[in-house]
Amino acid sequence: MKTRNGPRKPHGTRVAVLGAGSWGTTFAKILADGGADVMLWARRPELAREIQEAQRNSDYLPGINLPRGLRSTSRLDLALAGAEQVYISVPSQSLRDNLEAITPHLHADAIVVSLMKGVEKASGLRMSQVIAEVLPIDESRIAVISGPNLALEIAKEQPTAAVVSSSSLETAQAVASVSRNRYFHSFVNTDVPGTEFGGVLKNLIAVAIGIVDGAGYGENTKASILTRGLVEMTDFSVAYGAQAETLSGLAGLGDLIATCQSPLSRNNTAGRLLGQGYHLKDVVERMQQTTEGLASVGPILELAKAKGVAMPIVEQVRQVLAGTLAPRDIAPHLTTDDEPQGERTNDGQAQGGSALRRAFKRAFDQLRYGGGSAGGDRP
Ligand SMILES: NC(=O)C1=CN([C@@H]2O[C@H](COP(=O)(O)OP(=O)(O)OC[C@H]3O[C@@H](n4cnc5c(N)ncnc54)[C@H](O)[C@@H]3O)[C@@H](O)[C@H]2O)C=CC1
Ligand SMILES: O=C(CO)COP(=O)(O)O
Repeated sequence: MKTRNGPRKPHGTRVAVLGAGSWGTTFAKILADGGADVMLWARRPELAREIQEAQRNSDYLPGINLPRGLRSTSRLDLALAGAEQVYISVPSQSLRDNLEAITPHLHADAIVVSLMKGVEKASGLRMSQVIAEVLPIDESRIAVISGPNLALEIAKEQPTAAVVSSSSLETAQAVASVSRNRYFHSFVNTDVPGTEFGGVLKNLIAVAIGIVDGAGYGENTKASILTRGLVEMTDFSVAYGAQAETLSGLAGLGDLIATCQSPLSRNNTAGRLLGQGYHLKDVVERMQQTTEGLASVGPILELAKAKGVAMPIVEQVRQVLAGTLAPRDIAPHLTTDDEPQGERTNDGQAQGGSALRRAFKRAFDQLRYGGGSAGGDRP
């Protein structure tokens, strides 16, 4: 297989990872363990030194030994020099500013990959859309990676899968071939909105699950929210051009399960604190790491309103965050008074519910009769 620059060479491919938090550092390890030549950019020089000299990132990945060959710098120009692929993992709200700093140093033919799971608060844009708006590169050279990817588990080399998505299958494959190793497998698809929205929306459902958990409700409530949450995720994403199958793949259902079940999830943890009665301000102070869901609620509800998509769970998360709904009052039968006329409360009969059912049927048929992996994710 070839890239636009000639034959692909995952081993030794020069890549830059920007952002040395828990996910950026873990992804740098994935890439280095897959044979790439990785330079990890950290904002703070002392962190770059710790990574490069001690092969540790003790703030974000305590107890993890990083690969010996992994280099790190706090200089963007050095990180980006000669980078054929650039992976970005900074908080979503800081992406635009970071892109402006990146632009002068970006290799003309580089592929740019978003590892982030948020939307820009001011514009409601997905991360790949912000990248396309700011960087002077063609959309076909932008990719996103999403999936059930709790950083610490992967840093411990527990077997995991993700999906690389790009409007160009060639780009997705070029990225997937580098983002693969003995413990991390990257599938590909070409549904960028579905893949990105899956990652954004599961955060909101994980906050809801945390809230009911913190409020003392049990497994039935959580399963109800998880299942109906997937319907909301699918309805919303399909309204914005996604394929329903993507939401039943790694970037949707897969990530939803991981995030809603794990105490490692920051969104889930933030929700649990809210459910226990902490105010949003105190929760934000206690969360030392990026909690994308808290910033995404507002823009996602705006976008949902624009397309007439009902999102009763996400709406109730907004109300709990605003302090206008007590966590115990969150209603897992999940309808709202302003639900559009004609939408019913029967499971699977709302507009997107049937889209979801069709997606499940297609996935089931694929599994039963062969011809591909469940969801739109391809090997
Ligand atoms: N941690 C995880 O398990 C996963 C996280 N993600 C996504 O990755 C993205 C980054 O999250 P994490 O690495 O987990 O967050 P984190 O909180 O662990 O690290 C964020 C990093 O960004 C740096 N940073 C903060 N403000 C910045 C700014 N203005 N400019 C540049 N750098 C800045 C911080 O110093 C830190 O190094 C998020 O969108 C998250 O949803 C995706 C998959 C898994
Ligand atoms: O995206 C993640 C797992 O796939 C990480 O979730 P949190 O941001 O909630 O920790």
